[in-house]
Amino acid sequence: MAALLLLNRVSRSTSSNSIHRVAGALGFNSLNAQIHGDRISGTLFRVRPLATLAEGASRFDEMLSVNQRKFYLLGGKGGVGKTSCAASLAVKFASHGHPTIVVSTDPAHSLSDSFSQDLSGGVLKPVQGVDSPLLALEITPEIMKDEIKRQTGDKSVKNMMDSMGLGMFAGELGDLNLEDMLNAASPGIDEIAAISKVLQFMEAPEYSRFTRIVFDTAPTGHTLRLLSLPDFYDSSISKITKLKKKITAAASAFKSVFGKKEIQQQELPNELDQLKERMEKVRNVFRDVNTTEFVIVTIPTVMAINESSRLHASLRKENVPVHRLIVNQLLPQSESDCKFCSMRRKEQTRVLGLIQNDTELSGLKLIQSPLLDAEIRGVPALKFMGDLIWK
Ligand SMILES: Nc1ncnc2c1ncn2[C@@H]1O[C@H](COP(=O)(O)OP(=O)(O)OP(=O)(O)O)[C@@H](O)[C@H]1O
Repeated sequence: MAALLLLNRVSRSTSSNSIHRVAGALGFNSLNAQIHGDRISGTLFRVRPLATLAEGASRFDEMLSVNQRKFYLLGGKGGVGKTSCAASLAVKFASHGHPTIVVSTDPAHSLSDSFSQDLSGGVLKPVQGVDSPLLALEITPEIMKDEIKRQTGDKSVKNMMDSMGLGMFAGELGDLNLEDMLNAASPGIDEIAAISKVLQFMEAPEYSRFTRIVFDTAPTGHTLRLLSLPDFYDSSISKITKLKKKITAAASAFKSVFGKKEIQQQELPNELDQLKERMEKVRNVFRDVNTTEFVIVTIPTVMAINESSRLHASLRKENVPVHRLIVNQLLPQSESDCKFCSMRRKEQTRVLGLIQNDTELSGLKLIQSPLLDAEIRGVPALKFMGDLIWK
C-alpha cells in the first residue's frame, strides 16, 4: 500500500563527488544536478509516501536479475512520458551494470531533448554522464532507407526474368522491384527501420555485449504496426516467393519445349527466404516472454486509460508480453493544497480506480510516477526519475 509521493523542494549545493549519494544520506533525492568543476549544485527533493493507493513497485530487481539480453519496449499515447520513462530505464540499467542501448523509433524523436545532448544522426552515440556503457540511437528514416536499399540490392523483376532467359516477356513488370512492392503496402519506413535495427542488434557480434535494449516507441498506432510488421512481411514474402516459383516453373516448361536446359530451382536467388527467416526471428523475439517486455505508459485521465486498455488488448492479441503499467504525472500531495490541485487529485484517484476495474489493465503491475515540478532533462534528472519509478 501507499505510493503517492510528496516532494518538498530544498535548494542546496555540495562539493561531493556524487550529489545523489549525499542527497540519499540526507534523505533526499536530487534533480537538475549540475557539475561545475569539482562542485555539484542542484535541487534536492524529499520524497516520502503519502496517500493510500495501490502499491506501485516496479520490481526492478526482477528486470535486472536476468543476465541474458532483454528487449524493453515502452509505448503509449502521445505525450504521456514514454521517452522520459524509457530514457530513465536505460540510465538505470546502465548504472546497474547492464551495457544498454536505448533506441527511439518515434519519427518525432525526443531522446536528444530528454538526455539534453545531441544523439541525432541515425547512428549509435555514447550517452555522456553515465558510468557504464549506454548508447543511444534515434532512427532516421532517410538514412535507414538507403541502408535497406543497400541490403535488398537490385531485385528487379526484369533482372530476375532476364536471368531465366525470359527478359522479352518482362514488359510492364520490368519496372517493378522488391522494395517498391514491399513499400507499396508497407505501413512505413520507420517501422521497417526499427525492425532492421533489431535484427542488427540480434545478429552483429559488436552488439552482443549489450544485455538491455530499451525502445522508446512512437505513439500507439505506429507501435502496433511495428509489432505486426514481421507478420506482414512474412505473408508478403511468401506471396512473392510463390510468384517466383510459378515464373520458374513456366520458364522451365517454355525452355524444355525449345530444347534448352531446364532451370534448376537452386538457380533462384534465396534472399527472400533469408529475409523471411530473419523476420520470423524478430517476430519470435517480440513474442517471447523471456526476451521481451512491453511496458505501457499512461497518465491518469480517462482518455489515456481507455487508449491503454485498447493497446493492451491489441498487444495481447499479438502475444506480446506485457506485465507493467506506468501511470505517470500523478499529482503529488502538497501541504498548501490549492482547490485546483485537490480537484485534479480527486479525479486522478478516481481514474486509478478505473484501472483497477479494467479487465485489460487490472492484472498489470501498477507503477505510479509523480508529476515533478521541473522538466525531466539530462542524465541527473533521468536518474532522479528512474529512482522514483524503477524500484
Ligand atoms: N512525471 C513527470 N513530471 C514532470 N514532467 C514530465 C513527467 N513525465 C514527462 N514529463 C515531461 O513531459 C514532456 C513529454 O514527455 P515525453 O517526451 O517523455 O513524452 P512522450 O510520451 O515520449 O511524448 P511523445 O509522444 O511526443 O514522444 C517532457 O517535457 C517531459 O519532461
